[in-house]
Amino acid sequence: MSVTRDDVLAALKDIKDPASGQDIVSAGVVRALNVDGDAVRFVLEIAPSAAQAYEPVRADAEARVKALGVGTVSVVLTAHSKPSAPPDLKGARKAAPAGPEPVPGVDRLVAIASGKGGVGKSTVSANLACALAAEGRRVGLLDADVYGPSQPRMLGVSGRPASPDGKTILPMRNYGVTMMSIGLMTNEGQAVVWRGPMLMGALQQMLMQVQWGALDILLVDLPPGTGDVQMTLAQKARLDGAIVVSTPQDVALLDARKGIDMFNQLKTPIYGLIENMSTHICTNCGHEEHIFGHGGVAAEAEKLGVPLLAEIPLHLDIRKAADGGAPIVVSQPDSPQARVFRDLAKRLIADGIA
Ligand SMILES: Nc1ncnc2c1ncn2[C@@H]1O[C@H](COP(=O)(O)OP(=O)(O)OP(=O)(O)O)[C@@H](O)[C@H]1O
Repeated sequence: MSVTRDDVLAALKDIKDPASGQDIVSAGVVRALNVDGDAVRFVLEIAPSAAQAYEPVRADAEARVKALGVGTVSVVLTAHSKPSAPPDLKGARKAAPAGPEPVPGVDRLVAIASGKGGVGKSTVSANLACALAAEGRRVGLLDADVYGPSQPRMLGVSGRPASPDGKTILPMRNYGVTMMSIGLMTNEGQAVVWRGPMLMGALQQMLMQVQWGALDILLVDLPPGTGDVQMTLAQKARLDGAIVVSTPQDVALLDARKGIDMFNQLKTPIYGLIENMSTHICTNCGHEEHIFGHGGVAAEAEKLGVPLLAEIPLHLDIRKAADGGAPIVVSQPDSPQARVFRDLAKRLIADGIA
């Protein structure tokens, strides 16, 4: 069954906020609500010291939304002010600036977006970043997928980024890609409790307070959908354009269209679409089949008057490489699968996008 945003809010309104005595919706505790088909995600924004007290609230919220018949529910506790422990992500800048700002040192800021989850946006981002680096571009990758940051795993990066001055953060680096992920600021396998700025502020701070250095391009791997992170990115940072990843399935395309509409409203240029899982080539016999259909993204791109930038096959090696911490562009650079990403990188450079 499909649940609406209002259904979710109505269910959450029955839960009392321990701090204010109001319900958690009226008290402004429920933030970043994202209803994506059968999946519902939101955060509960609380005082940093109140994490334990709010765990029953979190569990109750999860249970109530689940009872609506939702497939997956993700509820994350976030803290809205800074702790005493480093890194101190606050303080380097005072009030939030009103309009979009350029990211210091970054020539081009490009979002990699998808309407629907699981279409391979992170896989595309990781491979594209590595392919651009292999072409000699100075490239950064910001993993802003707050609900499921996967770039540390895909790029084989672990550990906590250092903050020598307590104000700025030193990014990580692998395969020639400078990277930072919200996942590196949280403990793997633990419920995410933000011990720093609030979630949306975190995105702005990861853009502005990470020492990116001089970059030709910074790619931002966005969470799926059209939520607060996308809005924050477009409103706070000078975003040059967006690339939308979709599979050829109708349902993915429908969501991709919503994403495109959002970027149009935000006046962010769409550089083009990428069809992922476009065709499947059997690793045993070489037989080619179109598991999710084929050509849907090309038709959509034509309708929208934007280029189809790449058609990426569904291939076991792409998944294994991404899950193994060395994207296929790095681990098997001469394979036909890697070549698709390398051609994409060359095309973006030739078009002046990267
Ligand atoms: N072309 C491909 N061939 C084979 N496997 C792929 C391909 N693209 C993505 N995958 C696999 O599909 C899964 C989902 O991909 P990925 O995490 O990149 O998607 P996403 O859109 O970023 O998801 P999320 O919604 O979680 O952000 C991963 O296990 C990845 O390895």
